[in-house]
Amino acid sequence: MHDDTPNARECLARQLAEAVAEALRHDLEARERVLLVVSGGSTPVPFFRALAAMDLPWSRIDVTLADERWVAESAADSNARLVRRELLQGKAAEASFTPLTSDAQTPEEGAAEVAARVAALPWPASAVALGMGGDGHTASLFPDSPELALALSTAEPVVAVRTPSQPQPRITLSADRLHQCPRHFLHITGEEKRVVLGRALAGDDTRALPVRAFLASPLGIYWAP
Ligand SMILES: O=C1O[C@H](COP(=O)(O)O)[C@@H](O)[C@H](O)[C@H]1O
Repeated sequence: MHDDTPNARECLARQLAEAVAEALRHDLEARERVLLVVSGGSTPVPFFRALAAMDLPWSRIDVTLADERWVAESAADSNARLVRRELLQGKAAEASFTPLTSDAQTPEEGAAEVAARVAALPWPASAVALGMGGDGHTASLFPDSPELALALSTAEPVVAVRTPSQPQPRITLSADRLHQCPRHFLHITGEEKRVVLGRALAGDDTRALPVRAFLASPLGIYWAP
């Protein structure tokens, strides 16, 4: 027999979608356009589906990414492709999406163009939905990245990142830009990430666990097994 009961991760995704929709609605009362920053990876898929179903004035909403691999949008691991496929569907297709890649060969070459595009968005963002990897990275702020110190300190909106642990070069919003939002949401699942987040909450070394850069912001932590 088919069981239609939503599992814990689906319930979590729905609760997060409701909280993010509430943040967007709140700011839409005062502003003509609002900005939502989302993350890639596998965790946000049910969140994107739940958010896409929300009754929102999508044509007044800008969406961009916290980070991206420097790959074509047709690549299987493109975060932009994920957002278009899972979030910008139905009425949510009326949102205006700003990707973080360009035609340049490398993120270093493309960074200035992407930075100008990002800076033109309606900041501050109404909501930033972050994920976290098992190594404590969030967005593309990786512990093993030579550009981590820059990404944590620069006032530039984006930073090109090359990380030994990752197969592709990447581009990430800087910590400064990600902080330009009154509400952050951290969406993680599974026991391994719960333990990593516990270490981040208990520790003091942001270089070792970059997610720490956001623990002092107003942060809603959304975790399910
Ligand atoms: O590389 C990335 O990983 C994190 C977490 O991804 P997940 O697959 O474990 O959910 C994500 O937040 C980030 O945006 C993405 O580029």
